[in-house]
Amino acid sequence: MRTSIATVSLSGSLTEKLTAASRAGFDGVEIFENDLLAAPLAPEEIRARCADLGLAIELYQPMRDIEAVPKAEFARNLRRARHKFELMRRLGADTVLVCSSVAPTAVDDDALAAEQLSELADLAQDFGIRVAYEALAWGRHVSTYDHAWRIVEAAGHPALGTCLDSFHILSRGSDPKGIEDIPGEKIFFLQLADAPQPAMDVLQWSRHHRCFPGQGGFDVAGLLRHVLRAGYTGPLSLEVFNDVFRQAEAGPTAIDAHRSLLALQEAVGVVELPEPVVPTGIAFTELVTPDAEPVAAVLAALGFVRAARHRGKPVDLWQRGEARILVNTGPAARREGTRLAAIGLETPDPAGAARRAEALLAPVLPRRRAPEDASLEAVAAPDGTELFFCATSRAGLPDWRADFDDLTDADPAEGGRIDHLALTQPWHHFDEAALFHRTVLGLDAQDSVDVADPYGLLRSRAVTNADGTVRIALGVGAAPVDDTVHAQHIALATDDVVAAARRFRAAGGRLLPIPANYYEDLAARYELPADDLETYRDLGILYDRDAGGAFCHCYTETVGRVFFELVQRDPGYAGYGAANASVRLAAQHSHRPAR
Ligand SMILES: O=C(O)c1ccc(O)c(O)c1
Ligand SMILES: [Mg+2]
Repeated sequence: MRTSIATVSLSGSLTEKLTAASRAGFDGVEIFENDLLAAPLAPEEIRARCADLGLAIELYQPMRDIEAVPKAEFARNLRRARHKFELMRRLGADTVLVCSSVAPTAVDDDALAAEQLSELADLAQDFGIRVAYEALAWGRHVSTYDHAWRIVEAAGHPALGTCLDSFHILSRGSDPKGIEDIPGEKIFFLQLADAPQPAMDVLQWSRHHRCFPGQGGFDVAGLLRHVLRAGYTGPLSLEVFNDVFRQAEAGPTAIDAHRSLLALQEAVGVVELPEPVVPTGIAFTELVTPDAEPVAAVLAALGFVRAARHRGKPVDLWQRGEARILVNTGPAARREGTRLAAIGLETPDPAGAARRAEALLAPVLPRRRAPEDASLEAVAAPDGTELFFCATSRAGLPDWRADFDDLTDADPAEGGRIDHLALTQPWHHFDEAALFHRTVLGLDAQDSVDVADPYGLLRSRAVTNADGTVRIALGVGAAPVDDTVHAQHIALATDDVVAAARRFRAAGGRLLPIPANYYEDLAARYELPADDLETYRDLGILYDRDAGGAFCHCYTETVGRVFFELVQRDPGYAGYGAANASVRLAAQHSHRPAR
């Protein structure tokens, strides 16, 4: 189907918005009046620009407070409308959106609304324009889609139809099934938006918190199925009012937006994409660092062995059992300090995974960085983390370790595994990141949780595969990122966190100290043996429990932007210790290394 996006959904000038929409592959746009008013381009120039960019102007909007008003006021409204229709003729736009009135002067009179909308449609028709009437969820007298449709039906005018907006329909809890009773040709336009489910005034909710389909809690796909069954053949147009997207760069937002429409169309079966290839494990994690020494010291204390070295680059492979960490001291490291730069995802069909990623607009990275490198499929995640689709010792697939020479014959210490990775997202890429990991990688997104940080709020949302062998916790701070605390971390699974923490400390590692108050609270909340509590306090081990079991974890000091967590997880425990996150964050704030 044709895809479209409202200019209100993207940041920047009108020109920037149009360019971003075109580059991301949209076929058309809704032009918002404010964007046009503020643009230095004449309507004819906007029309030409859109044509050059391959964008249809699918809709001009909004026209407000038109209908069900006293006679004199309606006459003024028609005069205003004539101006706008002349403008639309210059723009080459043939559909105008009229939102249901919020004016205090509007009266609760459907017959009058139908009569005046019909008069408006008469005028529009002279200009070759169609009027799409939309119920705003907070409309004064018309706030539901079925009510708007009854008025349109009563008017019975060929140039008057309805505009459906998933936000208004789903935020009111209306049953979208009734959409199937509207003749498809009378649905002049379809606007799609998702939204989280907060308890909030509906107008504020709509104006600030809409998001792209798949990023919120609405069943937008379910609604779309009803609209398609009604026979609608117009564009799928994203109309997303969102405070974050208004500030973020338009280019990436437009790609995020188009990805959401691709995934939505796949969900309702009108677009076929390459099948998801769900990763089955973490093959490796790559840290880049300008100085290998501090990272090596922590890894050694954690029981990792420097097992192999890359043939052509300053990259070491550290290994402990199934946990593999690459330490890269190449040129990239000198620019940005120590950080988690790449993840190798164990993938049953690397080429298939890359095909799906590309179809969903993930930036594809060069398959080889140097002529002597093994060829690996890789894409960039929204936060810039490089994701390699790779295989470790699997018949018929190239092994990513082929580039490495063994440094030791010894079996690299057994008993290690990654429990999860935690990646801090740039503040404006959080919803995009969850959608990306879900659609591109086929992971399941868990509910997001908020935890208090001494200087802000941290939101976290995990994406996982079905058996928990891939768990990535995506986090974001509400404020600009503090690199020291909002760092990335690698959580290592252990069967005995006390023993692991002791070994780490005995080997010279420094654990993050946790205040005694935390342990007094723990004693109050759970009946833990006094000895265990004392041991936990000594080592800085945190404790959590859910219906499925217990979770004990502790943290290492931070190196650059990276720290490690030791995790002992009962198999049934589903979380990541969110209950302890605010204590951990506060401890990291007070123990951060001097800069
Ligand atoms: O918030 C508004 O006013 C507004 C305007 C136009 C729309 O299409 C809409 O859904 C909301
Ligand atoms: Mg709308």
